[in-house]
Amino acid sequence: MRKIEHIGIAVKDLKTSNALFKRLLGSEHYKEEEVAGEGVNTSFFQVGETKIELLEASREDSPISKFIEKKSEGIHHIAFDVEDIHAEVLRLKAAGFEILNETPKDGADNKLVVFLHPRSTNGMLVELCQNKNN
Ligand SMILES: C[C@@H](C(=O)O)C(=O)SCCNC(=O)CCNC(=O)[C@H](O)C(C)(C)COP(=O)(O)OP(=O)(O)OC[C@H]1O[C@@H](n2cnc3c(N)ncnc32)[C@H](O)[C@@H]1OP(=O)(O)O
Ligand SMILES: [Co+2]
Repeated sequence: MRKIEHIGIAVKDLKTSNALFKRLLGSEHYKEEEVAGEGVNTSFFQVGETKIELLEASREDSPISKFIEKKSEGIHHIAFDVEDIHAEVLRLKAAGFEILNETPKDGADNKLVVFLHPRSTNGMLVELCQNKNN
């Protein structure tokens, strides 16, 4: 794992939280993107070498609406940048982690993504992501 690619924050309303994070970070988000497969609208802020990803539910059965209903707005996942996502899936599976999708799926920002179940990672939802141009 090369670095923390982004930290995902579940929010109720992207517009409101874009304004809040602009006040917090002192810079504008640099893009918004819908990821239909995940049921999310995202926005991204660059923070040095890493990013903050704000996530708003784009449909009722989105993982984000469930998360906010059960817990609250807040940190939803940590995403690690990996060079070879297939190799990392094999390594983590052999190490006993529960992989939610062994076949990488499309994420935001031109990435392939895989999630690990929080019950196998001390309650923290982990995302692996590999740039598609790698
Ligand atoms: C766009 C992309 C990108 O960056 O490119 C993204 O990030 S997309 C980001 C959105 N996509 C995803 O999150 C996809 C991966 N997530 C999932 O498959 C799901 O949300 C699961 C993590 C498997 C949870 O789904 P499930 O239906 O089981 O929900 P549930 O509410 O019954 O939760 C089962 C248990 O997991 C816990 N749980 C649920 N979500 C959690 C989270 N984000 N962090 C920590 N724990 C979490 C619940 O509290 C519960 O614990 P207890 O059992 O103790 O009560
Ligand atoms: Co993410």
